[in-house]
Amino acid sequence: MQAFQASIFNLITETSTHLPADVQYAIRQAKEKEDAGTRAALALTTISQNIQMAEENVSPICQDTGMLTFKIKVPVGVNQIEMTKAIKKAVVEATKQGKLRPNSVDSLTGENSGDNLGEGVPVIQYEQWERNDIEVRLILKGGGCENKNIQYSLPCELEGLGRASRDLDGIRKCIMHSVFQAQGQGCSAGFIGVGIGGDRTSGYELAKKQLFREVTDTNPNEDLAKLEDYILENANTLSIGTMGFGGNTTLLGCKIGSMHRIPASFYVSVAYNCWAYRRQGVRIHVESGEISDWLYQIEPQKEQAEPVDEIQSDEDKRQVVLKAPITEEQIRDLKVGDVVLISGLIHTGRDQIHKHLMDHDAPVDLEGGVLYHCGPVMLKDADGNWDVKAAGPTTSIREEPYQSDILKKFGIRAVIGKGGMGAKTLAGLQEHGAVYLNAIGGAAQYYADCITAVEGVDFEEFGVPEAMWHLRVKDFAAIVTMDAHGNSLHDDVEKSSLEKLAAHKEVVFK
Ligand SMILES: O=C(O)C[C@H](O)C(=O)O
Ligand code: SF4
Repeated sequence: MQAFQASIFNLITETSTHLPADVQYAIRQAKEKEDAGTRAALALTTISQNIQMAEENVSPICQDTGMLTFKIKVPVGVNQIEMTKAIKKAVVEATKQGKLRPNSVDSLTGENSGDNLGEGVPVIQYEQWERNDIEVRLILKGGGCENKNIQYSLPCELEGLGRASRDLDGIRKCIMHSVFQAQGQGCSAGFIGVGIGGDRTSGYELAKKQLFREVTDTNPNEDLAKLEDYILENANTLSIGTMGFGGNTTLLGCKIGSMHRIPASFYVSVAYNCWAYRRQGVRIHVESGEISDWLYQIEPQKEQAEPVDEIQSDEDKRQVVLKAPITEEQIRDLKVGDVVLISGLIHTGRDQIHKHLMDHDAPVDLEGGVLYHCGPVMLKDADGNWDVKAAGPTTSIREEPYQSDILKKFGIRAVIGKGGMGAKTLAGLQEHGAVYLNAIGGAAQYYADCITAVEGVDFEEFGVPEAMWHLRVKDFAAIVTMDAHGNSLHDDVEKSSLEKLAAHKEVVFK
């Protein structure tokens, strides 16, 4: 079992740090389709650079190493109890080595177990087969994209598309809508797995299972193959673009599976996966425990990504250097589209911190400060100092109920996150004089590289991702997507994409 455990450790490390060739290819193609100088091109360049950095550093592509789901096929007679024990040990080791973020949280107490183990996790599913080796597939699916999963119960009325009936065209409408409703919040451009039929549970299972297919494969069912092609082509007319910045690529892959249902139920379940589509698999010899094959092609990214700093966006026109603490005047001068380079001290804060700060004081002075929606991967080095292993933004919309109040209460001038925020925050930004800055979701190596020092941490008891880290940064690049004048790029993209969605109202599949 020692060798088997080492093989699983290698699988976890590879999955977290290296995107498979089919995924990288899809991202490269998307990059080629964007015009140089646009926000989408800038985002995709950062993403490509991040993929490369993760490979070189053997560190997580994205700081959210997600929910670990293992799908395993075993020959009859292999001891699954021992395998589970070895897998758990490998998970603990991968967490210790910073290949995984401690991501397992007790749902009742909020306590982070610190080692990625916990009630029901990691998810390990076994199936028997008649071969004499073991197959282990792993997917690391992050929370931001998981939150954009959606399940439709047909028939239904869909925003922009009207009635969706219990037929192939109704299914088409649901899938188109699923891409629209995700906007940029699941770190588009994304991949979707769709499950038609089943019940609520098995429908989602089927959807997630599709994410194990190769991006370039062809569905053996002719109708579904046609539907997959249709969705891929037409979802990209919505112009939501990478990170929801607008652009030519919104969806990178669509895989659809179907199963039987019961007469009263007709579900279409969609599993949305971000561009950081981390899945890998191995075949393992039963006797030796060694890996014999990798299931998804691994290919180092050959081309050198252009350095991001050299790109000037036509749409953006301006690049502004800001040093924290920031004044209200500096903030009021910014407008949607400006690229901002931040230096100085920034503070992380996500779900637990926002809730806490509503009725407590902050542990540090946040006046003129920058709040970063981020839950990093951190490791202590041999001298006991914290080292940042990965530190990209988290989805900001979760903080919508708190953000405006927190800004005003503590005098915060800039919030960095991804995916944008809602009307209450937009009004708060305008009233108080603050901006929302969109960083590139998933670019955890790229941003970790901008952090020059960890100056302290508060609320360590909330666990590594939820603690408040005080980070000194240099030239941390982000785009103003909500300014202090009531403008929101997110609102604009949502509105225009809804209009484009409505163009797909007419019946396509008869
Ligand atoms: O938890 C995180 O760090 C990010 C999360 O995956 C998200 O997309 O919001
Ligand atoms: S931050 Fe974005 S890239 Fe990372 S797991 Fe969340 S959705 Fe995926």
